[in-house]
Amino acid sequence: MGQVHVLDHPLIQHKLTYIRNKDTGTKEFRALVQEVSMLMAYEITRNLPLAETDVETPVATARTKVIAGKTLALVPVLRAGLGMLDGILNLIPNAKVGHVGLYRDPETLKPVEYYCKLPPNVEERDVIVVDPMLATGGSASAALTAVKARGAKQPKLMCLVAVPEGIRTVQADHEDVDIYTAAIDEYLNDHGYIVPGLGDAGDRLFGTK
Ligand SMILES: O=P(O)(O)OC[C@H]1O[C@H](OP(=O)(O)OP(=O)(O)O)[C@H](O)[C@@H]1O
Ligand SMILES: O=c1cc[nH]c(=O)[nH]1
Ligand SMILES: [Mg+2]
Repeated sequence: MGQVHVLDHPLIQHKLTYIRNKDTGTKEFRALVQEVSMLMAYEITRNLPLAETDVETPVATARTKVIAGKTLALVPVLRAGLGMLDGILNLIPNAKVGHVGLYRDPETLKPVEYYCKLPPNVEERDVIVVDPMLATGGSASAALTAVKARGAKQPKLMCLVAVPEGIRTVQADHEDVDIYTAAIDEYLNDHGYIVPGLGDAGDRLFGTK
């Protein structure tokens, strides 16, 4: 069974409070989501494997370390996952980026896939699927299925706010996947929105409501 990590760094929790606030406007919301995403990426990459290398300093040869293997792949789930991408890229600028396009049908709450494009050699990369909201879990589970179908091995899932129902769905469908979230909220309302949550992440990021 994959693990669930709640990233409780004080800066993440502080910024998430302002992200949740209904009076936070689009510009500030976007900036805060990026800042939190960068901080979360710092935590998620803590255990990346390292390889030894030599570097010539102005003084001598240093035996030192670099991240091993192929650069990792970030896979934001369109649209709202895009809001987290630049924050992570600030920290890992050479990451490859794939995209999975999904929207949640407002009636059935089931995900509808409309796009998928991943970097080459995805089977050799650490893959992080990125979506701020883990609600019913249908979208995250479908995104994980899509990246695995194209070769990704044991991808990670990064979100801002999850609910227990969504976590259960992902764990049932993908027992190898570790979930990283800044918060686990209470429940889903009748429209499938996370309570208390932060509202509609895509609409708040892109000003579409
Ligand atoms: O866990 P679920 O119940 O599947 O819900 C979560 C999904 O809902 C939101 O996307 P939405 O469908 O609103 O599309 P958007 O990102 O394009 O706004 C969110 O970004 C997730 O992808
Ligand atoms: O609370 C929710 C649930 C799904 N998608 C969102 O953007 N917000
Ligand atoms: Mg979505």
